[in-house]
This record gives sequence, structure tokens and C-alpha cells, in this order.
Amino acid sequence: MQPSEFFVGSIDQGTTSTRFLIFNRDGEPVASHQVEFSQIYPNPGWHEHDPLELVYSVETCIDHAVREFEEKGFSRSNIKCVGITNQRETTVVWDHESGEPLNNAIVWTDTRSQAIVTELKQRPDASKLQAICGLPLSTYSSSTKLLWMLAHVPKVKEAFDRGTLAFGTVDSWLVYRLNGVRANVFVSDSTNASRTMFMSLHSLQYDDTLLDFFGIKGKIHLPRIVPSSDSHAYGSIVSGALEGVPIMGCLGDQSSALVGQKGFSPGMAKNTYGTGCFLLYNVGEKPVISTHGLLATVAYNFGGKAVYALEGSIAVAGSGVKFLQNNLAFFQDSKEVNDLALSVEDNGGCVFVTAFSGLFAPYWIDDAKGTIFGITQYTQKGHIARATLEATCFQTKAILDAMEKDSGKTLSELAVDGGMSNSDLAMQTQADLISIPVYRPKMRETTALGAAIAAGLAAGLWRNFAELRDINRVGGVVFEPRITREESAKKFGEWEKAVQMSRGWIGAEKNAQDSVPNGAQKWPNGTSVYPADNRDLSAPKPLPKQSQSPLISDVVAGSNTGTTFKVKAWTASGDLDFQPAKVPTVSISGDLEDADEEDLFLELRKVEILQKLKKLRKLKLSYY
Ligand SMILES: Nc1ncnc2c1ncn2[C@@H]1O[C@H](COP(=O)(O)OP(=O)(O)O)[C@@H](O)[C@H]1O
Ligand SMILES: O=P(O)(O)OC[C@H](O)CO
Repeated sequence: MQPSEFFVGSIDQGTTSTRFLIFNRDGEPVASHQVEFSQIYPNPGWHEHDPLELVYSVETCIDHAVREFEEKGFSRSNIKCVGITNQRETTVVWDHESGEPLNNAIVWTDTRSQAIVTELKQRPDASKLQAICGLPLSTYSSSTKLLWMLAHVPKVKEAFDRGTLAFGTVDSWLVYRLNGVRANVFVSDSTNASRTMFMSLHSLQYDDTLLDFFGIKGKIHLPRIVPSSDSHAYGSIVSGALEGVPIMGCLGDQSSALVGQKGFSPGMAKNTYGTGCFLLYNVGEKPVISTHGLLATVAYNFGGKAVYALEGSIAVAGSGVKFLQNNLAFFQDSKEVNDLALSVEDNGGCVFVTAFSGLFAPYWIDDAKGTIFGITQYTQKGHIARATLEATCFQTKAILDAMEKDSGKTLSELAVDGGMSNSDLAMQTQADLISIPVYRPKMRETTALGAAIAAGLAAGLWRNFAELRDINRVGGVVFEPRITREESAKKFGEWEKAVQMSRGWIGAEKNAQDSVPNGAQKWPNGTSVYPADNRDLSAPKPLPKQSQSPLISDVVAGSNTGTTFKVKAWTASGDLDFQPAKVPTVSISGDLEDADEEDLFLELRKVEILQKLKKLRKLKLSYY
């Protein structure tokens, strides 16, 4: 087979959706599929994903994309390898023996560990951590999410005591499950591991000082840290349309976007506007520990040699747009935000500090809350839409200023990608505010492309970076700044004022009360803020009114009898104790009737159909 006949698959498991794309050697996607999955918000500030639903979403996307690939006349046997890229920090725990998840994954945006963070910050040794791992103590990294689960979820604590608790970020979880539990392939790539606070940036391995600090040394199964591009470490897919195909690349999604943008030289940067927004600046082969509110992270690790980046992380970008759509019903589809914002000339005096998870870089204000300033009778939806887009652009400006201070260098152009970069207005605003051109490539699936490159390099599809040069090179758009630096500085001054005013709305005591139940105990490392009253806080509270529908906690059996689905389910009606109550078999027909039996049976296992069932029966399905 000639290299030109090879294809590489890429799993992109993001915060709000999962995709699978199949790239040819020219880096063009030839087939793809995308599904959204449940976003679970059990309490204010909490954000969870069902780990099994993440796996099913991946399997669904692979099946559909491979089908499309074959319908276009290609053969699946030409897909030589697969890469994985994923949302980072999101914390998954499972039983190392059974492979079953022990809790919903706590998503990177989740702020429930705030009281733990506050307590940990007071320890004298806390100041040493950032020099080792590159990250400040915050609710963002995996470490405090894991500590929260150890303290609040009995099942997790029991597994910890038994010595069977496995921890991983989403990359580890997917690799583990895609290989089949019995294979026990338990690894993480360095870019993902660098987001846990457990890995030293210098050794690229777990660090005893860090593990001791968090009280988990020797007590938890941690994935082996391996390079981002490796022909053996990640095993191969055990079943489904790509059975037997090896996984050869793995990168956290922001690192992957940098690779997909081919930011291989020091001084190159990219900004990805997805759910959040993340600016990565390549600093070369030595980490730069920021003194201006940025993170130091592994950009990629090809061939065991790491390249590092300075990172500016913004918690809310596209999720601000989704907030306007889902919570305020401003429009039906994210892409409409652009026209709504264009319906007015400017922000009409509104500044929206979208601090839904506090403020991340470069501010790191844990207690900031989402706040809109400047509302008058004049304010229209369009003004708020503009202010929402501007919020991410202002934070990007603050990050670039910090980056210049840390690196001593000025960026000449910013490469962008991610869902929100589709908004021309947002990108024009960005160029205006940072006073340098913004370059948006034609093919914007750069995150997926990065993982494909990582895998393709290991498989020999490409032999070196030079062979990647022509990928996605033409057809991009450049947004040139259209306002003066003085005008930009004036707008930015207003934003900075708003940031300062967004803090302290709810006092520290209230925040602590929210996060810490009475009677704290010491666990697991001498920190005393954790709970003690044996309440399982992982159990959901009643759902908000609009989603007040029965909850299926587990679909225990399913079969296809002709044109009718039968799904036996255990439900709970949203009550506090979440005790399962058996319900009779639910028969579901409707728009599934036309599907042929084989398809139907295949689909029964998939999230997509579960979501259809959910719509038909108004049920929320956790997993099958
Ligand atoms: N045309 C658009 N204009 C503005 N925002 C958009 C547009 N399309 C998608 N988005 C936003 O981008 C986000 C999805 O981007 P994506 O890169 O897929 O994110 P993720 O990988 O985090 O799931 C959503 O939050 C959505 O609101
Ligand atoms: O899902 P995204 O694209 O917003 O990325 C999430 C980040 O990896 C979180 O650090």
C-alpha cells in the first residue's frame, strides 16, 4: 500500500460533543460524525459527564464515520491508526478490577472543590507546587476534583481503602475502555498528565512531592505516563467498526490544536474558542514557569522529547454563547449569535464578565461571579450578545499581555480555531482588541487534526514535520485590526474595571458554607475542610423544573423485537435519596419503526438512539 492510500482516524472528545474524523495524508477530513452528550449540572457550579456515555459517544461516532467513509468508496482496512484528543482535567475514577466507573466524571469547569482549594492554599508547602507542575492551585486541575470525590463519595473512598481505585483523565479512560477492560491498557500522555498537578514538568513523571501533598502517594492506581505519539503504548481498539486498529497518538485537546495548527516553533501561538478558550504559546524545550498568571504545560511529547507551552486558560467562551441560547433563549443555534450581535452597533455600554466558574487566567479569581454591568432601559439582546463575545476577546487580550511579560516577546499574529471562531464578528473584535492580525484557517478541525498527526507520525504516515507543511495552508481568512491601539486600550480599561467589580459578590463564608458540609474531618492529607456526615453529595438534588422528568439510572436490558424497542429501566423520580424503583418494560416505537433490524440492534447500544428514546419518552438515560 502506498502512503497516499493510508488514512488516519481521530477521536475528538470535547466538553460538549464528541467527533470522529478520518483524515487523508493531505490532512483533509474525508468522513466524520459528531454527537452531543448529556451535560449534567446537579448543583450550582457543578458540572458532570457520564463516563460510559463518553465511551458510547466515541463508538457511535466511529461507526457512523466509518460507514460514511465506505459509502464514499474507501475501505476501512486503509485506516492505519487512530489518534485521541480530549477535554483535559476532567476527572474519571473507576474500579481497577472491574473497570466500572465509581462516579460521574467531574468536568474541568466544575468549581465544587473551591473550599478544598482555599484550605490547601494556606499550607506552607503549597507555594512549591507550581514550580514543579506548572499549575496554580485552583478548582481547575484534576487534583482537587479527585480529593473532593475521596471525601464525598463513599464508593470512591471504599475503593481507595481497598486499593482498587483507578484515576484518570478522559484520555486514560477512553484508551482503557476502547482496548477492553481485560487488556488493562492504563496510560496517559504527558500533555494530559501535565493537567493533573501530579506530574513534574521536568521529569515528565509523577512527582513524590506533589503526590504527598495531595495525600495519594502509593494509594491510587495512576496511569503510566507515555509520549503523545507512540506505536505500542496505547494498544488497539477491541471491537466495533475499527476492531484491531491501533491507537498511536494522544494529546489533550489544546495541545492537539497547537499541533494541528503546526505551531512547532518557539514563538508560535494558537487560540482555540471552544467551550472555553485556551491560548497556547510554544516556548521550546524548557518549561517557562509564569509569574503573570499563566500556566506552564506540555505542548506535545513526540519521541520522548517534550516541547512546552505557556497557556492562558479562559473558562467560558462558546459556553457563554450556549448560555444565551439555552438559559436565556436568545436564539436556537449558536451560529445565530453573530447576527444578533450585529443587530446593534456596539455593546451599548454593557460589559459581561462571564465568570461562571470564577475567572481563570490571568486573573485566577475563584469568587468572581458572572456579572453584567451597564444595563439600562436602552439595552437590547444584541448588546448582551456582543458583550458575551467580547468577554472572551478581552480575556485573550489580558492573557497576551501576560504572555509578553513572561516571555519578553510580542506576538505578530494569532492563529485561531474552535466553534466560536466561526463568528466573524468575534474574530474581528479579537483582532481589534489585541491590535494584531487574527488568522483563521480554512479547515477548523485543527484539534482533531493534531491527534491525527500524532498518530500518523508514529505510524510512519508522515515521517517528519516538513511533510506536514502543505496541510491546511490555503484558504484561511485574516482579520486585520480596524481600531487604534488607544481605542482598544480604552475598551480594555472598562473590562478591567468590570473584572474587579465582579469579585466578592458572595462572601468567602457563603462560598465555604456552600461547599463544605458541617463537621469537617481530616482526609486524606491532613486538610480539614472535608465532610463528615456521610451524606453522599454525589446523589443529585431534584432537577430544575424544566427538566423535571423521570431519571433512568441504569438501563438493565434491551432487545429488539421487530419494530419495537423494549427497554427495561430502573428509574428514580428526581427525589433526593435517588433510590431506584423498578418500572415495567417500556415499549418504544415511533420514528424508529423504519429502521431495519440489524441497524436497530446496533443502534440500541448507542448514545444517539438513547437520546432519541429520551426525546420520545422524555426520559433521561444514563447508560445502557
Ligand atoms: N458560529 C458560531 N458562533 C459562535 N459560537 C459558536 C458557533 N458555533 C459553535 N459555537 C460555540 O462553540 C462551542 C463548541 O465549539 P467546539 O470547538 O466544538 O467545543 P468543544 O470542543 O469544547 O466541545 C459551543 O459552546 C458553541 O456555543
Ligand atoms: O472542550 P474544550 O475545547 O473547551 O477544551 C477543554 C479544555 O481542554 C479544558 O482544559
